[in-house]
Amino acid sequence: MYKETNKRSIVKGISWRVVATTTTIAIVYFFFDRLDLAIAAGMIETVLKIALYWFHERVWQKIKWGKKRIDPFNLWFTGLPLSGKTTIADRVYEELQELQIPLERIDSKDIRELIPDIGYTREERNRHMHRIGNLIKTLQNNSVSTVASFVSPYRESRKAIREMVKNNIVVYVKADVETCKERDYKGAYAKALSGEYQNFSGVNDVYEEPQHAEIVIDTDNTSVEEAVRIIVKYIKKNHVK
Ligand SMILES: Nc1ncnc2c1ncn2[C@@H]1O[C@H](COP(=O)(O)OS(=O)(=O)O)[C@@H](OP(=O)(O)O)[C@H]1O
Ligand SMILES: Nc1ncnc2c1ncn2[C@@H]1O[C@H](COP(=O)(O)OP(=O)(O)O)[C@@H](O)[C@H]1O
Repeated sequence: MYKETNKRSIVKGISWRVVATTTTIAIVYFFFDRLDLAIAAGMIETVLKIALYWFHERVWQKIKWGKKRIDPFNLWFTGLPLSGKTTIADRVYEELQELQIPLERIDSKDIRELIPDIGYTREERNRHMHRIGNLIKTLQNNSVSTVASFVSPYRESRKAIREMVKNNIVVYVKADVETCKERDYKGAYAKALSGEYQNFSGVNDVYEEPQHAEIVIDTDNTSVEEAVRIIVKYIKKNHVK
């Protein structure tokens, strides 16, 4: 979100005054053909209108009518490891930044670096999700929307997130497990298949497919660009009108 700095406001104020006062002087000169009168009118206008403008702004500050509050939302990307969550969520985040709404990006890798001692058992993942839910809730209390991406393989933890946060939009990033194995640039599937990783969703642990996702992206048949377009369109239609 961009904030207008004082310097910018002052420069804008001066440039507008030059345009407005020159216009007044030109109009008076055109009708009365007297330069002294035109300059006097310009000077009076400058002083008077600065004061009136300040007063007018203060009055409008107090009027709530016509101001629209944007309720924070949480875009929740779930899917198998390597399904494409991070790739799509990063791009969606970039696009949504253009809307100039308060927005935060939360990805599993950053959070797991922040809270390193959390494992991958069902109990640990559920506890982890509960923490993330609380984090999103705190951000939402400050009007910040979120773009979150986690494997979040269990229905119960996704349900917990939905109950904790406002305007939860589940994006199921779907990909066949064989496709994910082919995309394994992290070497994670190789480690899971060799037994180095336990409880790895899609290999030696379940991934419970979402049944009520607001958006489903089948990445076997949908490009990253198309996925981003679908998701951003959904947000613009339903949350940032
Ligand atoms: N058992 C096990 N051991 C080691 N590493 C594992 C394991 N399971 C998952 N992973 C890797 O961690 C990523 C998933 O983390 P998440 O925080 O998204 O999982 S969860 O939402 O808490 O279920 C996930 O990465 P991405 O989904 O690619 O980000 C996996 O590569
Ligand atoms: N249609 C697609 N949507 C998303 N990612 C795709 C797609 N096709 C290929 N990929 C690739 O798959 C990989 C997915 O990795 P990543 O986004 O890190 O997945 P995740 O966050 O789910 O683990 C990336 O290398 C990405 O370029």
